[in-house]
This record gives sequence, C-alpha cells and structure tokens, in this order.
Amino acid sequence: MGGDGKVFTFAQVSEHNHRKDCWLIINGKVYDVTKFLEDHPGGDEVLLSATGKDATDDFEDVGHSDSAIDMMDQYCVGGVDVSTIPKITKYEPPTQPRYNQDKASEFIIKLLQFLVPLAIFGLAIGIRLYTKSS
Ligand code: HEM
Repeated sequence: MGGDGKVFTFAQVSEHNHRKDCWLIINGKVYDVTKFLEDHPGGDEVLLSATGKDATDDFEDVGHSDSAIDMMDQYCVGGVDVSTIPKITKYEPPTQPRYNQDKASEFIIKLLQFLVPLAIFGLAIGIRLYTKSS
C-alpha cells in the first residue's frame, strides 16, 4: 500500500484511537493497524494504548524483530507532520523541601541536652551551698 505521499497532522492521527479504527505513529510514519489488531502477537491492547502519541519508543522498547519491521510497510498510510507532535513534557522532579527548620530544632535539642543537666547540676550546687550556710 505505501501511501507515503499523505501527510497527516498529529491531531488527525490521534482521532483514530479505537478498536475499529486504529492508527499508530512510529518513526514519523503513520500506520493503520486496524486489521492487524487481532493478529498482533503482542495483543491489541498495547496497540490501542499506543494511539494518540508518538509510539516510536513503545515500539522500539519491545525490540521487534526484523520480520515485524518488514510487516509494517503494508500498514503504512502516510507520514505525520512532525512539527504537530506535541513535545514530550519534561518530567521535573518536585523540588525537595529544605530541612532548615528541622536542622534548627535539631540544634535546639542538642543545646538542651547539654544545658538541662548543667542547670540541674548548678541547682544542686546552689542548694548545697544554700543549705550549708544556713
Ligand atoms: C505496525 C506496528 C507493529 C507491528 C507490525 C508489530 C508486529 C509485531 C510482531 C510481528 C511481533 C512478534 C515478535 C516479533 O516478531 O518481534 C510483535 C510483538 C509484540 N509487539 Fe508489536 N508490532 C507493532 C507495533 C507495536 C507497538 C506500537 C507496541 C507497543 C505499544 C508493540 C508491542 C508488542 C509487544 C508487547 C509484543 C510481544 C512480545 C512478546 O510477547 O514477546 N507492538 N509485534
């Protein structure tokens, strides 16, 4: 079939996202795999879940065989205008809260661990001195 002449936008391809009409984007090409869904050795669910996005990584992660790649041509219906593919949103890890406050309270606890026994000791000496003189 080939059909390499047609160029679709990402939005147009994304509409073909169900069992009766399933298109995939792999390496900038568009594949109508509707008739292949039932025959796909990896199952139809993975193909359906690969619609509406650039499925290149999904396809390559599986490590498809050469014969699988040879099969693709017969389902190709055209290309996708790559400028219409939404950029992969970069994952930004949430910024770690700074534990300054915890460090401050840690410091106060250490200070108290030192000061409280000192105060008790001081009090004991004070009482001793007081009781001695009276
Ligand atoms: C036109 C597109 C595709 C064709 C022609 C195709 C063809 C094949 C073929 C022939 C196999 C058998 C194993 C092999 O020969 O490598 C296979 C397995 C598989 N494919 Fe695809 N595939 C396509 C797209 C995809 C996509 C987009 C995904 C992922 C979302 C996918 C996921 C899988 C998985 C999970 C297996 C099963 C591997 C296993 O069970 O060992 N395929 N595919």
